[in-house]
Amino acid sequence: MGVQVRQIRPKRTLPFKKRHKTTWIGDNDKQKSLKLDDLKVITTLGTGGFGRVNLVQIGDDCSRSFALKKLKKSHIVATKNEKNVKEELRILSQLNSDFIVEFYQTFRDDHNVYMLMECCLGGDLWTILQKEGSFSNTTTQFYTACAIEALEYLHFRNIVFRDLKPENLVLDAQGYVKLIDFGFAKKLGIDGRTTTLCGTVHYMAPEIIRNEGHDIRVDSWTLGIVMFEFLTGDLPFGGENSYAIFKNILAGIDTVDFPENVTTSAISLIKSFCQEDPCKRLAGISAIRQHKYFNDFDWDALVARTHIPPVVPKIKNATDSSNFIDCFSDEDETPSEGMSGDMDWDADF
Ligand SMILES: Nc1ncnc2c1ncn2[C@@H]1O[C@H](COP(=O)(O)OP(=O)(O)OP(=O)(O)O)[C@@H](O)[C@H]1O
Repeated sequence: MGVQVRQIRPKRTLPFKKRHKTTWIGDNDKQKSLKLDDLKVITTLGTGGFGRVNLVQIGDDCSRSFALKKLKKSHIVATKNEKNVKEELRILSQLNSDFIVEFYQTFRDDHNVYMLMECCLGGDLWTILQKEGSFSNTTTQFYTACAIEALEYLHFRNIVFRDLKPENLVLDAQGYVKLIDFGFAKKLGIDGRTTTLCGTVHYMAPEIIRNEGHDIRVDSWTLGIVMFEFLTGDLPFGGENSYAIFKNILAGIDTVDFPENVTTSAISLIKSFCQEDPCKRLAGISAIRQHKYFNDFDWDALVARTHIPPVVPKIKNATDSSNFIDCFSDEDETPSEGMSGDMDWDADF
């Protein structure tokens, strides 16, 4: 059994494959394959355990921008995460959903592997939540619905995401939410189950903590945790250390106090997602859509992208990073050392 547990903030992840998709380049550039040297770094959008995500443009063209995720090979090898990084690439390269960030191309050099993606300049929901304190019911409804659409797309393909949290949801220019970071995602086998202990501590489902084996229903659990966080700005299960947090999670959702501003239909939905027994957990988009919390919600408009988002981010131009926290230190360009094992593990990049 593998173990891959993330502490909540500061964040980190793993990564990614090549999807030969060129429509994101202008019509004139179609078929053109980019080289790493063609990209110019504008700033850093975020950092994680394996590297950082930079905002980049192609040469001097500031009319469009991209997110370039850069991962240190030495760190991946030292932590024996080659397989996970390749799995992330394999999964991400096969996805095509309006609710999941679009992946374009990979690169590699002596020290790093890279993944070029669509950039969502509206910022990530964790940063926005820190500024706002909490989200209104309408905002929560919209953001949760976007996350549900993304997860439904993955679950239909038998992929479990396992790391839903506000940091991994970013806003595009229209104010729609997209899912990022497939470091813990896994394509399940025919039995639809897996055993790796993984996830971010506060969001982990009881069956992962108990090491009983788990399936796509762990993502329903985290939907409940994330909804609670949106509505209250807080996490339902806290604790001074991982052990205390796990103990509280195992005590169950009925031990959690809901603030008065959380409506009864929201509480009902959160509790339906956070059922301890995965068999009793609300899952599947048709059942979720019918829940009373979504009574007045227009799902068809959401999918058609005609639903008006609660917030349209202020973005001045294609290279405006003002919706991200500007607190990342300069890159450490120390040459990587200690590489060993299969030196060609990154051949897919
Ligand atoms: N496509 C994107 N568009 C906009 N911002 C992004 C994008 N991808 C990542 N970011 C920003 O960078 C941060 C880190 O991204 P990501 O989680 O993919 O990195 P990571 O190294 O895998 O981190 P972690 O260790 O938490 O898994 C995100 O929280 C977000 O703020």
